[in-house]
Amino acid sequence: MAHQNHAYIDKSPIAGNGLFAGKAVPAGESILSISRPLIGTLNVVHLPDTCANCFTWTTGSLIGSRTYVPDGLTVKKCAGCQLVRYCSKKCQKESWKRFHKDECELTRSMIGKDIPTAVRATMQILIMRAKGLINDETWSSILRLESHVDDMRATGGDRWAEIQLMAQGAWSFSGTRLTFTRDFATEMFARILTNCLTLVTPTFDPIGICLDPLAACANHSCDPNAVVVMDGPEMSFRSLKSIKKDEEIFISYIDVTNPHARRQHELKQRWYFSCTCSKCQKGPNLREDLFNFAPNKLDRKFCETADMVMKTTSFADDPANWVGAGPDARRVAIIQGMAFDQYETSQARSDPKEAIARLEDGMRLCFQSKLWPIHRQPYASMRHDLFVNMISVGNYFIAFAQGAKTYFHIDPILFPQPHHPVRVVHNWTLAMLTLYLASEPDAPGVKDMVDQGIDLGVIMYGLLYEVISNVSQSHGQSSSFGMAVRRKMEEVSADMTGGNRAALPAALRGMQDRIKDQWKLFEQVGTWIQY
Ligand SMILES: C[S@@+](CC[C@H](N)C(=O)[O-])C[C@H]1O[C@@H](n2cnc3c(N)ncnc32)[C@H](O)[C@@H]1O
Repeated sequence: MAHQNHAYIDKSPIAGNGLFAGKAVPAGESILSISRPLIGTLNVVHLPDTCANCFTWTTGSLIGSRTYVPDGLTVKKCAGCQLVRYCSKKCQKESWKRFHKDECELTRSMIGKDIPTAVRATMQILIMRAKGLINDETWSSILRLESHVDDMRATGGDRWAEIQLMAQGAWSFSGTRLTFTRDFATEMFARILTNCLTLVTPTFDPIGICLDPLAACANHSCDPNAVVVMDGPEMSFRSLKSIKKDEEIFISYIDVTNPHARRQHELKQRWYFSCTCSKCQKGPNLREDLFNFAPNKLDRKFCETADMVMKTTSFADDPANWVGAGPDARRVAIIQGMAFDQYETSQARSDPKEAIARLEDGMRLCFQSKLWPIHRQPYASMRHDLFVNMISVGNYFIAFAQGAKTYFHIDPILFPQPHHPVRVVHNWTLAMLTLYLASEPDAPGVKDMVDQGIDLGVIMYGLLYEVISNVSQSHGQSSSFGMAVRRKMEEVSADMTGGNRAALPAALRGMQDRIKDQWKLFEQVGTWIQY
């Protein structure tokens, strides 16, 4: 748990403890880097394809998420537990020494059981402490973290019953019944739920959860000044804006591009607080909330749909969908509920074709009701997920056209900083898709684009140039993602010059003007599709 640290913990004026900047940091720099969180637990679906030590995901899309993973890398099962896998002997040895020797046998009993990630993370922390692998100082810092166990108990109902059941499972499976009480294990499980961050790849694909006592002190804002970026096991807090010395560091726990009511609801449900950040103080009146017109202007056909759906769903009464009081606002809340429902259902589908069907239904609803500006959620997120799923099924032209819409009309609004890591990763995937299309003249749609004067090579170069200009701020110069971007740029440059470096200045002459001309055509591609 080595820390490269320009951050410290102190009492927060907002809530309990918080994380503060130990020095002034300009936008796009690392404030805190943790070489490995105390606990990192892979989701069950990622146990077969991700290294349990360095968290390298080996089966992501070749367009985008896997481009920084060494060619041909695979993971092999631990011969003992047959559950976790490693990408190398080195990773296996490191993991064994650090912790796996103490959990291997216990882990074996979990084969074939779909044990939730938070339960396995709780087991890990209980085993590590029981075996003396967490020292007293770190243990105290974990125990100081907010657990909200009393709030969870007070909520009662099925949710509390489920929490108790899961905690009981972690307690029993960890073999620590003689070391800790059942109540202690329940509180630890609650603490995991409250303090875990999502374990992600450098391209923000979620692969598990992690807990680190220092990182867990960061409070939330819907207008955060920092973002967590991961590079294998390394976790960095990077500034989105300039941060003054002793200013509190805020990250986002949720998707802050969502409307006000949905953000508040999610934070209340999972973290038991009402957000009072500068954005939330302005109420449901910001860009995230605004529809194209007032609820009383909703098209008659959609009023009828809403009235029908009202009979069988509780969308109108769900606080996350709240739009306003009165029958017109309730109808719009229902249409919004339907759109979020399609989006959430699509995310639960592992088959990309099924996900696409849901996303298209949801997007059609947003488009045909005319309520949604292009950047409003969940329309914007559905478009991005459609882009990703279209790549999965090999429908590259539709993905490219959707990517163009996101690039021009959505990301600059939702992620205003050009170095926002999510925006940089979106641009990278689009660049890699363009590179692929440029090499496939017979792929559907490519000939039409060429006929319209589109030069995919120039568009790809422009996108890659944008990524490389921002990657040291978004991910860090020496991150594996940053290095992959630079390697790709070198490959592309070598292709342009037949490997003759000296010819590069000539090859790039006039490139900026060509990019400028191509950008108009590129933007047009987004209009080739209906929604
Ligand atoms: C991951 S912890 C953050 C550290 C926490 N302040 C502590 O002292 O342990 C998450 C909890 O902090 C509190 N919290 C975080 N951000 C907050 C905010 N913007 N307003 C109010 N409470 C917040 C909530 O209780 C939330 O469940």
